[in-house]
Amino acid sequence: TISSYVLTPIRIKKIMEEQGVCGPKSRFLTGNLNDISTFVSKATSQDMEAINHDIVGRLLPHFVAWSSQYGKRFIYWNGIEPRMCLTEAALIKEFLSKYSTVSGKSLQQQQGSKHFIGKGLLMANGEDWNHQRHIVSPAFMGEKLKSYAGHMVECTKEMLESLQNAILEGDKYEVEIGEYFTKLTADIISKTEFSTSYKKGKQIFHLLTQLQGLCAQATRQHSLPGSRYFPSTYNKEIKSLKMEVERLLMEIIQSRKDCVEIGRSKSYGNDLLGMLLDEIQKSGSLNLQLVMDECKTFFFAGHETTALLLTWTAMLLASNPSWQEKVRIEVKEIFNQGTPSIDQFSKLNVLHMVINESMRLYPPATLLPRMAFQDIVLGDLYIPKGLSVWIPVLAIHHSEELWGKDANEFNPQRFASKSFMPGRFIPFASGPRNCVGQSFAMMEAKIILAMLISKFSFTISENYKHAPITVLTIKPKYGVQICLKPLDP
Ligand code: HEM
Repeated sequence: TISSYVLTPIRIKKIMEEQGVCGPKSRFLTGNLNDISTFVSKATSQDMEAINHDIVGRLLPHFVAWSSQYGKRFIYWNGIEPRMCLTEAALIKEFLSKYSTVSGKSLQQQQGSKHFIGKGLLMANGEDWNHQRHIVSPAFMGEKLKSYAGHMVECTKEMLESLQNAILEGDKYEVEIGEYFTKLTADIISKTEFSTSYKKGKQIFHLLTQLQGLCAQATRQHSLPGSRYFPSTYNKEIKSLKMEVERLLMEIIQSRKDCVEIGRSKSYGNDLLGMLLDEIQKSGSLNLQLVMDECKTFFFAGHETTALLLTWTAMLLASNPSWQEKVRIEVKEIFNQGTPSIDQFSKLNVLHMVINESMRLYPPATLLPRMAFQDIVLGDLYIPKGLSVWIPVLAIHHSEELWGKDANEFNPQRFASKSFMPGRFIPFASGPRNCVGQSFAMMEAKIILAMLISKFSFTISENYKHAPITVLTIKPKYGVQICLKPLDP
């Protein structure tokens, strides 16, 4: 305890100060957490006056203040965890590509999420991560990836129908599109993971969302060492929800296992769960806790992120009619009125550029924290074991130095060129530990947006208030209200 709370922090601070990396004064145990929360609540206390993408000062005000005071590299304390801010694109690329096995998720990050995603891929480290990544990766590649497209199209059709009905039933054309996308991405991931048992899957994910909310509330209260072991109301509720989620998951898994064991079925199934069970079985004994943790991880990592990507893209297209029309023309040309095939979605270049620009301005994951598990030499920097490298994705994506004077403008054209400076566009992180579901998310976003745009035209409602906030991910505080107009079939 003395080592982690006192000696290691003092050692790390000294090593970094000797290299000229300083930062704000911190308090014992809480570090700079109170400063951050004061900065952020002040910056987000009011909505923005108009749709303006210059949001770094609003969402990362502490970054703006500290980087102007201490320079590009500075160190601050997330509770007892020291974090060094890194914004240099070349160093980010080197760090994420070369040191993925000797850096990873800190104990603090793992503790915060252990009840809802456990030891799944997102939170695993070292050899465990390597092993799990090998098991999981094949499920998101090639033909397997393409096999999920059917669910995506089917669920999107249902969403378009419910939008159509909402318009017919109401007397106006306004909808909060974020709600529809959240439900849609939850439906898609439930079908992809559990196909026939997807209704039970949805129930599990509903409980998991509640569990995640409770864990976030509990984390805010658990700044004192050991407090997570107290039998508080939060802890009791978390325990019982977690047990219920795992009971339901185990029911689905057990019935797949039984079918194989009694010979009723040759494989565990063609959905994500079936593939996971096959791969884990091939790699040795069937670790059921790991299967459950991966199922929860895919839902957590893939559902809200994709819904937010879609929501922000809809906001950008609704407020930039010329780009909306360009995408529509491209979709019409490529689909040519027929039923779209999965290969056609990959030809939607304009839509691809728009999605990239949306993720540049509003990256669903705003920060990437990675802890060094051994001493690392990165360019001219010596990073001691125990220091977390904190990559502020949002600030990098909005940097005028990296993107030019129009860094805060919506300009998808900048993505027409295929060559980028590595390390400056990292919505899915990069290197061996990048997002394993990246191609899944891009395929899903293209299918949904292409189908939406060929059915409706849309404008931003006068009721929309631009107020991005961050709660792990960047969210529109009041949702995104758009006015839909059905297009002629
Ligand atoms: C727009 C949508 C998405 C965005 C922006 C996104 C972003 C990211 C980022 C930034 C990471 C790295 C996190 C870190 O290491 O701290 C990550 C990891 C991960 N993502 Fe995604 N993600 C998206 C969709 C998905 C989907 C659809 C899935 C699965 C169905 C998924 C599954 C994962 C998993 C399992 C990891 C951990 C990978 C590893 O550590 O090896 N993500 N994602």
